[in-house]
Amino acid sequence: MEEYIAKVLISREELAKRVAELGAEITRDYAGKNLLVLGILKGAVPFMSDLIREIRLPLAYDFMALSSYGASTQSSGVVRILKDLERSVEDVHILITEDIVDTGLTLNYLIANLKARNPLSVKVATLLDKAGRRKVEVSPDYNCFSIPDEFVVGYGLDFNEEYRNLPYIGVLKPEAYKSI
Ligand SMILES: O=P(O)(O)OC[C@H]1O[C@H](OP(=O)(O)OP(=O)(O)O)[C@H](O)[C@@H]1O
Ligand SMILES: Nc1nc2[nH]cnc2c(=O)[nH]1
Repeated sequence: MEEYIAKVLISREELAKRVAELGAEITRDYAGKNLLVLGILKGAVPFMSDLIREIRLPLAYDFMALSSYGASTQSSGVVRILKDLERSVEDVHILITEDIVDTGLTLNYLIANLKARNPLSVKVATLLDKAGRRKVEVSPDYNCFSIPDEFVVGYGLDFNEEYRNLPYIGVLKPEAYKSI
């Protein structure tokens, strides 16, 4: 797997340090609040799993799985819910966790969908932000790293479902794209 990594963009140590910082910030901001951390499958899993252990507060967590309606409709931002939350959210502050915000279309849809369920609040924590690629205006409340427009893998991010288990964020060699 690692033979196809051209360079490490964010090391394991940098990830751990930044996720711990973010956890401390969230701990301060949500003290005394009923917190639901929401993981968006599948990419957010490693980030969310590390982040919740840096949040020193009582919390619940749940997952949603989303899928865009395919390449042709992606730009419309229409998203299908493949797996929904287990319960109503009227009594909780929702913190969405994402691996990456790219065009912003997924989050734009998700935030509107969740707000319609009348939670106490909806905020977003992302591991990576590719702000240069936005198609809609959406900005995460918490961001670990802003990155340029480069395709990255690892720590939850995949290429063709592979590389999610790399402990760092890396950039693929061109050969990787030919290997499938
Ligand atoms: O800002 P956007 O352009 O909407 O892109 C961001 C979304 O795309 C990725 O999910 P993906 O559909 O690849 O699913 P995955 O998490 O299962 O890999 C990522 O996890 C975000 O949910
Ligand atoms: N794996 C992966 N998915 C993405 N979705 C949007 N940008 C990226 C990226 O750089 N890597």
